[in-house]
Amino acid sequence: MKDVPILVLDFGSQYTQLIARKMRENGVYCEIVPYSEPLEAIKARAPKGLILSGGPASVYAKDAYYPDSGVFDLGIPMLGICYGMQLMTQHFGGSVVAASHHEYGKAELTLEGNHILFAETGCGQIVWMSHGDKVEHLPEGFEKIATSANSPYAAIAHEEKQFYAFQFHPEVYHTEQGSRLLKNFAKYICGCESTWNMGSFAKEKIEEIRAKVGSKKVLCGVSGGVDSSVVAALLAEAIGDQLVPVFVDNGLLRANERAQVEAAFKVRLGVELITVDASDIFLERLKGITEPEQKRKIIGETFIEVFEKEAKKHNGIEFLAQGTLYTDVIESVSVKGPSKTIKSHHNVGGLPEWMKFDLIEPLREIFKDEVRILGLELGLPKEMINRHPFPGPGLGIRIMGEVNREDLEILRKADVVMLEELRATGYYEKTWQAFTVLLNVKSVGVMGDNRTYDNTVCVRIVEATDGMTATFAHIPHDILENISRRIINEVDGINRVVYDISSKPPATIEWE
Ligand SMILES: Nc1ncnc2c1ncn2[C@@H]1O[C@H](COP(=O)(O)OP(=O)(O)OP(=O)(O)O)[C@@H](O)[C@H]1O
Ligand SMILES: O=c1[nH]c(=O)c2[nH+]cn([C@@H]3O[C@H](COP(=O)(O)O)[C@@H](O)[C@H]3O)c2[nH]1
Ligand SMILES: NC(=O)CC[C@H](N)C(=O)O
Ligand SMILES: [Mg+2]
Repeated sequence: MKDVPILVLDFGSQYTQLIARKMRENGVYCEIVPYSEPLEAIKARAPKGLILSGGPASVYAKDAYYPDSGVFDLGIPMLGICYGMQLMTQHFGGSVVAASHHEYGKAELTLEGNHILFAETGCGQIVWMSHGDKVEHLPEGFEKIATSANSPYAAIAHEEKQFYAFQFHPEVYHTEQGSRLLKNFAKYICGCESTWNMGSFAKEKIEEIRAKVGSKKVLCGVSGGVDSSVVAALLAEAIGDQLVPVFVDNGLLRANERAQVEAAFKVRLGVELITVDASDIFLERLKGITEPEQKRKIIGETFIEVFEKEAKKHNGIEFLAQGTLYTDVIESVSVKGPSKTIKSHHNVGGLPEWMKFDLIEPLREIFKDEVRILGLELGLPKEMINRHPFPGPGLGIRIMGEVNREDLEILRKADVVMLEELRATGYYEKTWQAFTVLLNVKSVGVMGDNRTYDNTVCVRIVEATDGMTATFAHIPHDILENISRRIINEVDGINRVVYDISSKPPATIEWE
């Protein structure tokens, strides 16, 4: 097993992966394992430091999650975050109780002394809290190294053991100096050097792919999107013509998408792309289906069926490669800890049990913006890298309720108009993702003195870095006005356009 300088034990926080990612940004390779990882497996990775993540449970409750207690005796530095801090406290005989005041959001730190963990940060820094429990009494040997108005133990330390803990979340964006705090732990406490980068990641992945695939072939699902293009580039580098790239027309694509993808792939990757037209099968199976999760499962399953059928036409295909990212995984299934299912991404939670392929998913641990850096590293063109994400289930999850050909056409036309306006005003590049949704909500309008009773299109444009969180984009009103006017004038069947002003959380980016 490969050595990993910093290992995170995941107790189910939605933010766990951000810890790993912030560490990687600091040049320290970091991986996540479930909280229940056997002690021997942890030792085998020879980590220089362990991080205990946050989590939804309470350490004193019946359903609390405990790691192998041997992790506290490994003799290596440890950093507990929120639940991780509470766990450490309880393990060493301190007490954790339900707090009378829950603390969600911003807090200001007051430092006690000059701890090396806070090197180059400073007093009064803003941190982000998210907890309902609190440390009431510190265990022996621990002392506080920072406080906040509501948390007398905002940060604690046991110098002899080199155990540290934060009640706040250094991994989230809103903790101003969070990245620096994690770096300080890795650098000053664990003695890690900042030598890792996306170039070394690409090399490792290429080696791993070669070792796994041997002389077999790999079918790679490509969509023209960023993630699968990067995976295809990694595979092309690793195994050359043992790569069989397959693009599926599932009938849920945007206007002209198929032609664009075919053209882009030929020119840029120089590999022969196989296109399978499976639109009839997908649309037939979606008839009468309105429940979002059911739609997603049907689409996921049909993708695999199409891939397996295609694989039979070639000799020696044993693997399916997909551009699965961490975002797809964390929302679909409980990955490595006890987190909740939000929606089944077609390429993860939507995979059928009967699937025979062995999966190759080199991007499974990383985020979209990291993938973009990797893509540039691999020499992919900027237009391919900066393309907005487009989900595999496509327009199927952007038509509320049943999907049919007529509505697909309406939505395609609205989408073209919206994208034209965004591109013309430079807002395509300035935003993270933009699309239209057909709401299937009818309302009354008046056009040319006549009454209309037609459908509604929702415009959704968001800002994000990795898609884990997002805010609606503040698009100038005159641009929204043009989009609205043009959609209503140019798309038959639409008499109303609305703009989605919700953020994620509590909403999600897609509507289904
Ligand atoms: N039409 C398609 N044909 C073949 N494979 C697909 C198709 N759509 C999606 N996939 C597979 O599912 C994976 C996940 O889709 P997803 O949309 O998240 O990634 P992407 O399309 O590669 O990138 P982007 O997020 O930029 O759209 C893809 O990486 C690809 O392997
Ligand atoms: O390939 C995909 N298959 C899916 O099933 C899927 N569901 C959502 N998405 C994309 O993921 C990002 C986060 O979306 P949500 O906030 O809606 O979960 C956004 O970029 C979404 O477009 C998907 N991509
Ligand atoms: N974010 C967390 O780790 C929360 C820990 C614990 N569930 C609490 O509410 O205090
Ligand atoms: Mg896509």
